[in-house]
Amino acid sequence: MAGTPFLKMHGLGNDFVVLDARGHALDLTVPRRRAIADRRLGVGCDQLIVLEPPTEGEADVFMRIYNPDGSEAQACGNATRCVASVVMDELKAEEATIQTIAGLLESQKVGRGANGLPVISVDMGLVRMDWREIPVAMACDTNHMPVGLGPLQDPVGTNVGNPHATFFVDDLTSIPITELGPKLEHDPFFPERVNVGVAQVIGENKVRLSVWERGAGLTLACGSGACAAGVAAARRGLTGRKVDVVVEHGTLTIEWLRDDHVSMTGGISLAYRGELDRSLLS
Ligand SMILES: N[C@H](CCC[C@H](N)C(=O)O)C(=O)O
Repeated sequence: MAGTPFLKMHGLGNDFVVLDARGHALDLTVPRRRAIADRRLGVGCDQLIVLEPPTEGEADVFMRIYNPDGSEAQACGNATRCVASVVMDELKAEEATIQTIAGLLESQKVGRGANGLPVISVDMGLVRMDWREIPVAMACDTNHMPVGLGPLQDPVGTNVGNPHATFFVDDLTSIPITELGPKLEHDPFFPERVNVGVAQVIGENKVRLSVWERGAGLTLACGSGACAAGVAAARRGLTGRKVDVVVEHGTLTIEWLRDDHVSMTGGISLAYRGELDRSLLS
């Protein structure tokens, strides 16, 4: 009995199972979403991505984003590049518009990576910086938020469709992010929880970043987190408005545009094409 096909993709090591529900709806209950994303019980991924028919005329696809804990996220930068590449291949186009619950994202092919796959640039939309839009639980200057734990203090709050707190440190390797991340993720200061970014300026317009992701934990890369870190570094005057954000498996180029949108440019990878056994969706 045929299973459900999927693509196993990643953006700089932030990995995804991509399902296509455009031909037929998939009943992805929370337990099923968790099972697919589980690295022992299912396929395993940082986010489960589901392609659905767009509901806005100018969009080419609707991209739904689920964290491994089953929660739905408003943005996923690395997955957006992967999905954009899939759609551009289908349309034989150099650009694509991806619809998400946070809005429409314009993407374009800007080159080819060493792996032969496209390098994609995405306008991740308007950066929101008001405390109500992060959101946080009290009125504050989001460039210096009154929340922290141990060596992580005084973060910058940014919403890129999803909420981010970016902490700047002198030595990223000294931070126990797997210990501090979950506590900050669930701090009541963040009513919708938060993605916790830890950033170190390592050169002119260059930042190294590690992210404890909301609903996912420590990932190898976080596209929206890189957008948040790039904007935060510029807001703090630590870099210009165009920043290279370095992670273990590569670099994302982030630009805080004059219209307060933020763009992200980077590569993608296709690991394999697979098939979910029916039992995973039963
Ligand atoms: N965990 C995130 C969603 C995935 C973000 C990340 N994988 C990216 O590339 O932006 C959240 O709940 O907001």
